[in-house]
Amino acid sequence: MADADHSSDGGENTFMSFFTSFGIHILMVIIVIILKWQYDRNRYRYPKGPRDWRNLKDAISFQRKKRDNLLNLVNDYPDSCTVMTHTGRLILLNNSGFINEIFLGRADLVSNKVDNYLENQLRYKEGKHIRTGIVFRHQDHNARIIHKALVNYIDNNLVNKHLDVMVQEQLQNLHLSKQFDVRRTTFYFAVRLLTSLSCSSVSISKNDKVFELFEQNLYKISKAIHEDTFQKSAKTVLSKLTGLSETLDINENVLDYIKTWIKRRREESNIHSNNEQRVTSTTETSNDFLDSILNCIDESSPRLDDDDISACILDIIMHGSEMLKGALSWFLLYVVQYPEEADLCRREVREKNYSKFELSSTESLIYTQAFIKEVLRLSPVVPVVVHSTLEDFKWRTYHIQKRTQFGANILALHHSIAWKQATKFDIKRWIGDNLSSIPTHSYLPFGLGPRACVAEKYLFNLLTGILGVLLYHNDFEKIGPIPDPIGGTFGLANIPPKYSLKATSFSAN
Ligand code: HEM
Repeated sequence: MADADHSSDGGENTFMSFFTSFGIHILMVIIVIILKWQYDRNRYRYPKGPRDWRNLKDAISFQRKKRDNLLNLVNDYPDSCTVMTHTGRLILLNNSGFINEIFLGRADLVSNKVDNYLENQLRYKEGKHIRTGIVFRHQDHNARIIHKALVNYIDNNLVNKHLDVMVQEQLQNLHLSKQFDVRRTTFYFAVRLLTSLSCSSVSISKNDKVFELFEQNLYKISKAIHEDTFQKSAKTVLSKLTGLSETLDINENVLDYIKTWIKRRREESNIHSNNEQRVTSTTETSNDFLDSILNCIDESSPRLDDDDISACILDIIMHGSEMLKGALSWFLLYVVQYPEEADLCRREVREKNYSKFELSSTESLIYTQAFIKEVLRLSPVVPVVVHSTLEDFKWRTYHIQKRTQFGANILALHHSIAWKQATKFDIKRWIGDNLSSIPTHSYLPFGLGPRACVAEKYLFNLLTGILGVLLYHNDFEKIGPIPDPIGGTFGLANIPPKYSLKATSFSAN
């Protein structure tokens, strides 16, 4: 009996001591976390704002009513404020001076949009740093050379050369049915355009099943990436933990297809160099984005491989199509919402006989150009450009921890009091003498600084030309309730909710 008592005492003691030591460990972890939190609180200093647990309600409502919040926060914090979003702490820059200081002055910022959202990063090559043109860290050598190569290609080999033919071809293929889903139709148009710009030899024919699947997959990604919700963040966390994600699988599929373009291009260039009986490098001419990136390989460090290049091409196609979809969907929404202004544009394109896309003559489309600019002012496709810091740094009176996100509040800039009747849709503000009242540094639809859009110099003209041709050939009508221009999915990109229109072709009449 005595023995039995001893052994049960021993068991109880072991259990107790295990339990106590476990408790002590947990307690120590909690103490370390609290000390670290306290240390960071004292060490780092951020602009004030609705940012912490005491303001949890504000933080949640920042997400839920993002548009209103982006505009309202400027009243309370005219320069900058810190908000807690579901993607972490974000310093929102509300003043154009501050936006310039950070976005022009701190080129080492990472463009956050794709890091968190496109999900095609890191997973594909463990241990290698973040890849692709849009995502490369800008202080990173490869990011800079790719950005430069794309800009050079657009300047020297695309504009005033084959761009007109390529855009016109896709416009001709755009058969608007009587009732069409605007977002879907514009996305498919944009994917085809961006694919032909990225790899001119891809056959974009209707009957190519592989290309069709590629397009459909991109559309699936498109529907997922710009969601900016708690649910989306939870899914991202889950896929980080489990490694499972539908979007990632689709991405992998899409990347494999792009890799076949690279392989074929290499074979073509080998045949070409053999035929020429001389050793050629690919650095001679660029016929498309793919060529211009392949031409960077010798300069790159670490050396770009096929995975890097295909991720880069995918980003260009995805970003370009997503942005064109957003912009064109907004334009058509404003066309039916503001028919008088749209008629001014239509009359103009008819007078100038602008039936085919031609970039160089878009400058003469004064009203259409003004229409484009005004829509992108009120409904910028990228309402907040988000970058994040790579290192701790001191800025003004603040001490910012690395990986803090900075957001340029583009929406607020476009609605600031510097604009006359800022909330009014007024295309005339962009015309003639009125131009002098356009405030400086208050309009940034394509970002700014070293990470600004590579196509920015030509985007107004490109968009003007596309809308011009669409208005020349079609009448657009509502076929039911359409979304309010101040609505929109308002995630990472600002895109109108799904809606349909009726298009009647004038030539058919
Ligand atoms: C309406 C159309 C477009 C809009 C509103 C737009 C907007 C933007 C914005 C705001 C950025 C800067 C993001 C940042 O600072 O993080 C950006 C970057 C970029 N855009 Fe666009 N974009 C458009 C069309 C295009 C097209 C057609 C292309 C195709 C070539 C393109 C290629 C790029 C690339 C490669 C970057 C990354 C530049 C870098 O980080 O080095 N964009 N775009």
